[in-house]
Amino acid sequence: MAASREVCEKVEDIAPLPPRSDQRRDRTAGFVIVGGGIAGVTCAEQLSALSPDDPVTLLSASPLIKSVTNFRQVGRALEEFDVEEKTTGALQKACPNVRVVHTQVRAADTDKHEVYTEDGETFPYTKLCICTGGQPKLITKDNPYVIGIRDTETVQHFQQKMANARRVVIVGNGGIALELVYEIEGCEVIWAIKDDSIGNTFFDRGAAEFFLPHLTAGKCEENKPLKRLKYTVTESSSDSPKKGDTAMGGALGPDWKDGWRMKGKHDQAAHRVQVEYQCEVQEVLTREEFTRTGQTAECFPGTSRAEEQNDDWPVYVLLTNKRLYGCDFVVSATGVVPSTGPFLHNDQFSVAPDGGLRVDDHMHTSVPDVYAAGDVCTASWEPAPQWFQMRLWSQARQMGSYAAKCMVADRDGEDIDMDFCFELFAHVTKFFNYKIVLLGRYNAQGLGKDYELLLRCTKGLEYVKVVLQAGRMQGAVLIGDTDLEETFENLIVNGMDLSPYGEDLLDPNIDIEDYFD
Ligand SMILES: Cc1cc2nc3c(=O)[nH]c(=O)nc-3n(C[C@H](O)[C@H](O)[C@H](O)COP(=O)(O)OP(=O)(O)OC[C@H]3O[C@@H](n4cnc5c(N)ncnc54)[C@H](O)[C@@H]3O)c2cc1C
Ligand SMILES: NC(=O)C1=CN([C@@H]2O[C@H](COP(=O)(O)OP(=O)(O)OC[C@H]3O[C@@H](n4cnc5c(N)ncnc54)[C@H](OP(=O)(O)O)[C@@H]3O)[C@@H](O)[C@H]2O)C=CC1
Repeated sequence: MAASREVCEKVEDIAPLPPRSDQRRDRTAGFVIVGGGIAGVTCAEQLSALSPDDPVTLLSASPLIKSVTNFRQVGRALEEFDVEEKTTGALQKACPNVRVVHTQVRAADTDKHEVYTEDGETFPYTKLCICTGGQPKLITKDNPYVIGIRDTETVQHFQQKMANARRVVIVGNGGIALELVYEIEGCEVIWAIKDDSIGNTFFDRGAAEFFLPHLTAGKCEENKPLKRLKYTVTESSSDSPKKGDTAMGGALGPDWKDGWRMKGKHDQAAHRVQVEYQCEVQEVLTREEFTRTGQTAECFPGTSRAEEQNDDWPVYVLLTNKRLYGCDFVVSATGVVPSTGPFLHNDQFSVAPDGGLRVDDHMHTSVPDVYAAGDVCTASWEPAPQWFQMRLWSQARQMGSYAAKCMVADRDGEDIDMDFCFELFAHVTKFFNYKIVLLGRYNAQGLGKDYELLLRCTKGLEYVKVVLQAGRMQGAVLIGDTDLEETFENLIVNGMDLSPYGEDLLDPNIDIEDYFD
């Protein structure tokens, strides 16, 4: 499919930046990648493997780079892996033609095929891959009491605030909010969500019901974590760039909570979560602004009015349901905005409504010789029926790897088929300490009203949901150790007519694997 040339959104008030100096590196232009997150590093590794004699330069604003280890293909599209922070030395040792430069890119001139950095250097390229990830999309800007979580630095900031916190307001109903409400202890949590059930980015109402008891029951530690990831908290090394307002470190991922203290000021470990359904934040008020309103703040359930009035909160949050809560700080877990800043000086880029650089089915942007992968891009091809983009670690890896293959194939004038991973959406993760597998159109996304659901639920143990349309499986949610993922993945991909099997499909007494062998 040809790249879309349509420009949906232009940054017209920013003039193209010339290089700050003529400090041009004397090196043959080769592949250049911007971003040391999972997309950029995977792209560099794959380029190195496919084209070991060509120079590959990875420009990254973060001092440590992210890398996939212990990769396991657990199905046709399902994969599990650990993520490590690597030093640049380790990457360069494994991939000798890759050079990592810690620097922040500030602009690119795609006509000249050059990238310019904050420290005044110019990097020419023959093919460029933009993997600059995203930043938290906050409900308010520049409010010290409203924070987002993205990289090691922002988690440290969150942790400092947590240490003395008595109450925190969490806004958003996606991955980060789900993880925080489970992890935070010793602190009251007001969880403000737009929807009528929790976690709707990942679950339907049934699965939300399955998890509700865990909101207040506290953490269950007996299960081993699915994946382990340890982030090293480092002071910026001398060669690391000074990060500007726009470049963040690589995004966190699986098990980012491990090793971070999420305990507030109160001694008790109990979870105290109050969910405020179907509301948004109308206003965030300072204490003085709150006093001027003359309004009375809500008490936390179980807290008496007398106790509440003694609380001198630094910030107050007015919700659209007119409830007003005092708190120590607000976490805005409200999604991601792609970090496209340095590249929009050049208004040739086609930008999707969600702010991502549009890419075609070869990960190519609308600009010649420029590719993009991971959170920064928006998949703008006609997707396979059971695949859609979600800004996830797994997709960042898959896109980074596939972009590298496309860059080499394009250079060599070869054709390349799309990777199988884009045939089926598949995500393995963990919420409330349960294994979660999401396959295909797991929430019947885009199926209209013409679909049926099969459900199997054992309270506290497992929740299985299958989405069928015209007898064919379109998606599934598997919570707990169901062992159904491989079979279901095959059934979705094969498009087999399952109408003859009816509800037997989820009969726990039938070995489904044997059934379809
Ligand atoms: C708290 C949290 C938990 C998560 N948990 C999961 C999970 O359990 N499972 C899952 O699948 N996904 C998870 N995600 C999402 C996942 O982390 C991201 O989708 C993925 O890491 C995106 O990778 P990326 O390489 O595209 O971008 P990033 O990891 O954001 O990397 C971007 C890189 O670009 C660099 N950069 C940015 N601008 C510039 C510039 N101008 N010049 C030079 N370098 C620049 C940055 O420093 C960074 O190195 C989580 C995200 C967060 C924030
Ligand atoms: N285990 C995993 O797989 C995890 C994955 N992640 C990933 O990390 C990234 C960041 O996570 P997160 O920030 O939770 O983003 P998500 O995209 O997962 O969720 C954002 C949530 O915030 C809601 N929202 C957006 N704007 C507002 C607003 N103004 N007021 C109230 N609610 C709002 C969204 O609702 P709506 O959709 O209706 O707009 C959605 O419920 C995501 O890409 C996520 O997928 C993060 C943690 C764990």
